[in-house]
Amino acid sequence: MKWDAWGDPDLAKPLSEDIRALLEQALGVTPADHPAPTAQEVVLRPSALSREDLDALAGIVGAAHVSSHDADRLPRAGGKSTPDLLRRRSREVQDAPDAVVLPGGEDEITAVLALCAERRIAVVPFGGGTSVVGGVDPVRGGFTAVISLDLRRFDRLESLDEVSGEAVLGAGLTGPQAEALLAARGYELGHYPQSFRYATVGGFAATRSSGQNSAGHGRFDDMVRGLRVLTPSGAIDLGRAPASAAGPDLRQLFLGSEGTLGVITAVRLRVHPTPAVKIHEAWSFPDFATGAAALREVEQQGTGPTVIRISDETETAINLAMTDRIGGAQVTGGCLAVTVFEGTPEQAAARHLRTREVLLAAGGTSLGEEAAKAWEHGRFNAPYLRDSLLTAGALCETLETATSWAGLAALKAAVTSALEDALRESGSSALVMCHISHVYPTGASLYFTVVAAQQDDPLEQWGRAKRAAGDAILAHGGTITHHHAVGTDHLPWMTREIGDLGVRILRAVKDAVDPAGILNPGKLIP
Ligand SMILES: Cc1cc2nc3c(=O)[nH]c(=O)nc-3n(C[C@H](O)[C@H](O)[C@H](O)COP(=O)(O)OP(=O)(O)OC[C@H]3O[C@@H](n4cnc5c(N)ncnc54)[C@H](O)[C@@H]3O)c2cc1C
Repeated sequence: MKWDAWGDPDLAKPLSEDIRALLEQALGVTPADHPAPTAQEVVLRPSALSREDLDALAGIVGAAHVSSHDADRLPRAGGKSTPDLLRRRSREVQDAPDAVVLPGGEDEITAVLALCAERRIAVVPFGGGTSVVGGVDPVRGGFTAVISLDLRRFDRLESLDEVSGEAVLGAGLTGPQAEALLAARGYELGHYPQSFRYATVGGFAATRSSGQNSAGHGRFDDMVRGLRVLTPSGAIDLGRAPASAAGPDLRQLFLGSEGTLGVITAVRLRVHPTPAVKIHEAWSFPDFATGAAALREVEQQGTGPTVIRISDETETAINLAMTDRIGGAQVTGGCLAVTVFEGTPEQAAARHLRTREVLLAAGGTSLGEEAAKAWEHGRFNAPYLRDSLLTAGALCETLETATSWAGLAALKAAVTSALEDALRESGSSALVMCHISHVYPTGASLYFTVVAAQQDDPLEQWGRAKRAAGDAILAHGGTITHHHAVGTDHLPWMTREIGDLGVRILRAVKDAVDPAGILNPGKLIP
């Protein structure tokens, strides 16, 4: 993963002439080059750890697995939100963890946590570093220093129970690593967030991630059958049986705990045989309201697509769902929807047939398979485009929420206006696009992509737009986050989201498992 941009440098996506023209005509982004400093030019705040601290950490994990070198600290200096990437482009002194520690076993993590509690060093669990909410920021929170505890060495398929359909996966496995290990045994997890190529099993659990196949396989937290967590107060194994009435489900306390309550080392997950076939079909709807109602019908009738999503009119007009064709010829007027069905040939065909009947009755027109395949082909590539947009002087960021079907239209309108108004006040007109990519019987998520011309202080410019959108979300019954989690960025809304008592409950749990408060301070819990 690049330290200042997304992913693999070989897959960088220069802006096409179509996109450059669109930026200039619609948003007034004039051709510019905003080059970022090289890694060698970045000045990092010096490590605050003493030689003695570093030696003590090396005594636990081995000298090869502790580093305070800038080349190791810089890639763990933050996540991959647009504000993170803008900060990485700064020529001011940048913050970074004081050291990177790569434990190789659970005993080592337990010893590192004890040492850090004793020496008052904060610990940020680090998976793939794809957080878009400040989840891996090196916040010291009143401690003398902060380390990044990188879980990448927890990279084994620990077991596969083919009878029950469960696999235990190491927390540090990335999406592709986990799927490759399972595929070798004929199984699939089926969790494909857009960050799939770099995010990890532990990160998915710690943030309650949701993938593009959520209609078929559920969110990541739906897949979790059990997990092992190491806290400063001890280890805990959660999830004994497929279902239990032994009090509240404590797994739910650690799912979404964002590294503030413990370090997840392994996750027991529901898996399924590798699908034998895939069927793709794209659809056109005259408008977003008709399309959203069609998706609701599919979900409420339970006809079983693996993927179902719909872009609004603006997103459809610029082909945002098909990354490789953005700004090119429009595939359809109105709104583009994509469906994919996976499973055995019989199951996939039957679910496809039932879903198409519902979509046809709800006003959809089939576009055949091509546009749906084009969506699938480019589905992990959009983040590369954001890097090129930032360099060209555009501001590009996403945000997401969810609400009931009844409240969806009002929430979408309110967030769109809030973003447009806030960006207009900062001097930019904005392109606000939206899609539904996760559906539930009672509601759905809304995922917004915003593009505008960068002004003098793009961090402040986006901060204002984000605050306006967050306030609009809460005022219109949405959740501050459907799957990106809380981190630092959504903290200002947490008390409104869960109430004072909810915050007190989280703090009480934190005090029980992390009495010194070293784990990821300043995140999730107000
Ligand atoms: C371009 C892009 C696209 C994205 N698309 C999606 C998407 O489609 N769906 C989605 O849900 N999210 C998405 N995200 C957000 C992000 O990828 C998810 O939050 C992901 O789950 C984070 O995993 P990670 O391994 O990178 O965790 P990190 O970023 O390393 O960490 C995230 C949080 O989890 C904690 N953490 C990580 N590992 C552990 C562990 N083992 N134990 C305890 N705490 C831990 C960290 O301390 C931090 O608070 C996207 C992000 C980007 C940049």
